[in-house]
Amino acid sequence: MSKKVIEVFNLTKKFGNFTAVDRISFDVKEGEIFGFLGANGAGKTTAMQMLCGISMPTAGEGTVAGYDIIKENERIKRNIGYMSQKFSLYEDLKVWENIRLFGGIYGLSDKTIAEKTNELLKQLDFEQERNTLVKYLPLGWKQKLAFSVAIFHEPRIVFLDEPTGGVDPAMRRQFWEMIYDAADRGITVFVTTHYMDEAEYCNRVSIMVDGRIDALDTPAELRRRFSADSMDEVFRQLARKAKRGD
Ligand SMILES: Nc1ncnc2c1ncn2[C@@H]1O[C@H](COP(=O)(O)OP(=O)(O)OP(=O)(O)O)[C@@H](O)[C@H]1O
Repeated sequence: MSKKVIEVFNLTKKFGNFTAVDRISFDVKEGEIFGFLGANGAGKTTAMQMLCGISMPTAGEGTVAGYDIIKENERIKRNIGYMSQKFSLYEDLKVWENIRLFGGIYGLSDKTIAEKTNELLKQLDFEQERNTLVKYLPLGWKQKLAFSVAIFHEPRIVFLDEPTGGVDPAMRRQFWEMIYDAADRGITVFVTTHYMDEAEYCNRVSIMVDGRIDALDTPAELRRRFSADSMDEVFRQLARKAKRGD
């Protein structure tokens, strides 16, 4: 049985009187692709930021990559990769400069960065874009680059917050091939998405409604339990109960 790389118990985040994340408990196993779904405002980003050590929980406990969420959040940050909705790329830097910057932040040597940059640009078929400013890249290419940069230091876990928003299905499929490659190398993938076809690609999926996890299982088991033909239908059945969101 694989090791657990994320384990949380009753994790909670309040903003004043408002409970954005309400006592969520779950675990994620090493190498797993774990889908984290929920309607707008369900609390996914807030939960993910607590797991990444960026935001302190109000209550609850847990470990990520073996480190305590509350006491060792700085260590967590060094052992994970994070791709936010707005990504962390610098638009006014060239492709290679972005890669060098993130390699440096994660403490890789100049030599390693140079070697890995060449490898990466080749893999992505990006060699001719080495000197292009990121702002001139199409969205789908930026997403691939942002993902590659997030896993450049081979973290144990990568957190992806709606990584494929706004691109066409063919581009999303290419992105998911990169996710599978990372998982094959043992990187655990924790991903939020609004696309239900992508939920089907995950090993397990959790669905948040109004700050709580309402369902968590494999896509096949969820479809069976909700007598649904697709994850889209499972999601709609649960999201219908939501009081938050638009
Ligand atoms: N800093 C904050 N202060 C007050 N309320 C907040 C703060 N951050 C988030 N919230 C509220 O917490 C709830 C959950 O927000 P969150 O961004 O985590 O949801 P989400 O599931 O990621 O939604 P989306 O899919 O729209 O990104 C929302 O109602 C949001 O308005």
